[in-house]
Amino acid sequence: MSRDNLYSLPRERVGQFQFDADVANVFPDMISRSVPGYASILSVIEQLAGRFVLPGTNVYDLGCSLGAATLLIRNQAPADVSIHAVDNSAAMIDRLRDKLDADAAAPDACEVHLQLADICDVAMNNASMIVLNFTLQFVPAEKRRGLLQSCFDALLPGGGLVISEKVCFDDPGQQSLLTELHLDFKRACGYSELEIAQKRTSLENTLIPESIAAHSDRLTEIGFSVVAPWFQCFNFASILAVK
Ligand SMILES: Nc1ncnc2c1ncn2[C@@H]1O[C@H](C[S@+](CC[C@H]([NH3+])C(=O)[O-])CC(=O)[O-])[C@@H](O)[C@H]1O
Ligand SMILES: O=C(O)C(=O)Cc1ccccc1
Repeated sequence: MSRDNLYSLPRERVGQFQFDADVANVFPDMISRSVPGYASILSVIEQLAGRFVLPGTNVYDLGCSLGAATLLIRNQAPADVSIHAVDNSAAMIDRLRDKLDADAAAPDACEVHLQLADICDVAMNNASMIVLNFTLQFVPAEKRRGLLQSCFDALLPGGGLVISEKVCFDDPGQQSLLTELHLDFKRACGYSELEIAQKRTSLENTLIPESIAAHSDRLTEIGFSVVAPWFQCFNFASILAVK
């Protein structure tokens, strides 16, 4: 796996963060050294798939990147399920296609359909499970409710939506403490102060966090019958919403 050193040299100008070929190339290393709990969340997504994914239904992995969640869900899905893995980064979709081509999946593994598209434009239906694993945070704020409403409308009764996000806190003390603890995590994972600072600049108007309460309230307003935050490590959280 290639090591993420994309921000290790000083840049004259730090541009907006893009999911381009350079990022796709180092993505597994980047996300595991940047998001505390990423591996644990993925492992629980596989567990949830075992409970929620039903025969003859669709599963959507929205903002799939290199398909980490898709590949684990596939381990749990009946053969007649279709997993739709969607991302608007051509570099991510191309690498995921190569990965699936090279992968010797079980002979009865379900189909994975790759879609290079904006997740706000994807038509969804007959869904037993939808995953937004660290993706909603990149969707413009004004489009989030519409996207979540489409998820709700596409889900079957009892279907599950998993939303993992970087979150923020209304209380300034919590905000600064949990942000500092996240930075300590990145330092402990080997990122330098320069790498941390340059990446922070690149994410500034791109990754827009909301509070856990803002996420939960919106999901409840949309009509989910259960909204359960189930994971938090510092300023990263995951919520399970059931229709
Ligand atoms: N509007 C959009 N439409 C489609 N894709 C988008 C959009 N906005 C962002 N993306 C895509 O969402 C992904 C976010 S990464 C997800 C990790 C993965 N879920 C994982 O479980 O490993 C999380 C992170 O990097 O923090 C990238 O691949 C973007 O191209
Ligand atoms: O790196 C960070 O500080 C993050 O907030 C998480 C992240 C991880 C991977 C790509 C973009 C953001």
